[in-house]
Amino acid sequence: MLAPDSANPLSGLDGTALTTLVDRLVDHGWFVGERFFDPALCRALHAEVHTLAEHSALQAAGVGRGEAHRLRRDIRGDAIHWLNRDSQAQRDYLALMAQLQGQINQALYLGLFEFEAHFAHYPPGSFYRTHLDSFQGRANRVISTVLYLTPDWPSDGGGEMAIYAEHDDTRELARVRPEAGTLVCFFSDRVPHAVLPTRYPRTSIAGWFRRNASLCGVIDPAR
Ligand SMILES: O=C(O)CCC(=O)C(=O)O
Ligand SMILES: [Fe+2]
Repeated sequence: MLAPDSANPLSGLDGTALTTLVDRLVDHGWFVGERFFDPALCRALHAEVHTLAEHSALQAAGVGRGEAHRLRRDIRGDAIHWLNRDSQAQRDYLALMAQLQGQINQALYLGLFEFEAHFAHYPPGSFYRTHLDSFQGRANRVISTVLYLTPDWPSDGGGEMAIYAEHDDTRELARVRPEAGTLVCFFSDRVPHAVLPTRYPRTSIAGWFRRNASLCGVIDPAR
């Protein structure tokens, strides 16, 4: 028997929600959408990151790229696994993000051409200090996205994403509960943000739409 349409992630993202997302990006530089992703797809992705964590298949995340990459538990405490299209859930998620990429390109002419994403698992006690995801002029990461995967996030769970003002990273604009299905989307070089200390295992997929930027004649590598 075929599943009903509402349970099929390939029926696509909601058109009205996509329009709101683009409008919020233009007006504020960031967007938060609750229940943005199908619960069944979030459950499948949550099961996958949970299994990866149980099998110690996640790697400690660092800061800096290439040669400058370092483990800094005082800055970020998550463990990650880059998406590689290994499962149907990953392929469904990536298809929806491709739809989002098309929508953003059509509305904002950003020339986004690639998407990279990793599962993230924050164990209790971990956090990610305030940062930008890319720096102006070096901005091959243009739009950041985070989809949360833990269902029924407890009210005392902590682990919110704090969003700060563009030129004042002490002025908090929003606090986002990392509840399954919520999507956060923002300009990578403009929106300082942090993960506040979590009290429960916290799971997500962080992703970046990229534009190709060549640095000194060298094509900027992913990651
Ligand atoms: O999980 C989050 O809420 C944000 C993660 C983040 O800022 C990052 O991975 O760069
Ligand atoms: Fe970030």
